[in-house]
Amino acid sequence: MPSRISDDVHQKQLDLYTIKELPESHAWRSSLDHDYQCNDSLESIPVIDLNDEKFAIENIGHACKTWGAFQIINHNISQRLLDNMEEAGKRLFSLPMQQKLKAARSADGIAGYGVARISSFFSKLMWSEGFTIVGSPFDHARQLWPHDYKKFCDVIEEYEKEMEKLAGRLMWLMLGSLGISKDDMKWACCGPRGECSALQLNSYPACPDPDRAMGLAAHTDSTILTILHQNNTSGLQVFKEGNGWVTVPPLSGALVINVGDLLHILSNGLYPSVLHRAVVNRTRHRLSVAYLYGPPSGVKISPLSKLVDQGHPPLYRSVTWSEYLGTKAKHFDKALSSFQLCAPRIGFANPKDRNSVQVG
Ligand SMILES: C=C1C[C@]23C[C@H]1CC[C@H]2[C@@]12CCC[C@@](C)(C(=O)O1)[C@H]2[C@@H]3C(=O)O
Ligand SMILES: O=C(O)CCC(=O)C(=O)O
Ligand SMILES: [Fe+2]
Repeated sequence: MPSRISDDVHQKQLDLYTIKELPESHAWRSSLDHDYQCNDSLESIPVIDLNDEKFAIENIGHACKTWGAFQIINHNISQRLLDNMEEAGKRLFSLPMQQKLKAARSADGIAGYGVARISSFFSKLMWSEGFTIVGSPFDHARQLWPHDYKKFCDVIEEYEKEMEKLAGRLMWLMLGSLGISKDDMKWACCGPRGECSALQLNSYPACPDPDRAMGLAAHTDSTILTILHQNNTSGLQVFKEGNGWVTVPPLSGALVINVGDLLHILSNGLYPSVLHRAVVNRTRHRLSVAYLYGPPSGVKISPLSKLVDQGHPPLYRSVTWSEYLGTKAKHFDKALSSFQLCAPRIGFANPKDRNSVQVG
């Protein structure tokens, strides 16, 4: 599947809030298309209470192997901060289009306002808009609110600080259940982290024809792990082998954790990165905030030596975070398999098949 499509339709951000009928440019399928259906009758991702650390370690390991995702409660991020973050997102996306475009992401840049970065791989446009922050939000915030940027910056900075702490804690819990300790991964506990994570704000306006539209197309995150906060409107779905697409119901105050491609590599395929997407809604506006957690940029990521032996050869060659992001931007769903060393053993899903995405 997707090869990069480079025409300027992707640079054009329509004002989705005012459109009364789904334009052809945003129609991903006919309403009879059954591939799109999701299977919610069965089960969804586990909900894990971080207050009970012993239980948490066991349950997290199981969730990472079977789902690649789970929700957490009692994570110590205050409801006040989650509410403030949601409010900041709403303030941003409700600005007039010409104002938002002042902070537009540049053609080769990462940070700023615009359509999803993966849009260039699809012939149809997604029913969403995004704003990506790497490090300080200051420059863009000043363009958006020349006289009143401080409020936005303060919330973002506090959110990034708290998320970094939580992401570090989660990484050790996830690796802890594979028997990995801080001694096995020294780069992760020492030294400055610098700009090795990003904050992605996603807005999905109410959509006149949600069954034919797509909020955010199926993808895996390039991260070690992602912490996602969704407002009280559902839309996130994860793909599970055997179950198909499963909705992740919004739980007030809970956060969703996704296994990303770099943890897939570190764990030598034991924790497969989760394929997920966002669908849209006829009446409600949906907002999500993803904290994308990566390693310090110069560190080489490869399967952890404790997880490799004669019977379990390393499945991936080493790669840095910035090299991986570059490969993802160029090759999208082929990125992970392009770092693969040998064919996985029977029983492993082939990442190439797992990540294939259908359009149209
Ligand atoms: C740190 C990251 C991770 C990025 C790129 C960069 C900033 C924006 C992130 C996302 C967020 C939305 C899905 C994704 C697939 C996208 O299009 O932009 C992500 C991508 C990745 O996981 O590769
Ligand atoms: O909006 C969502 O629930 C998903 C967002 C997402 O996958 C991302 O930002 O990477
Ligand atoms: Fe994602």
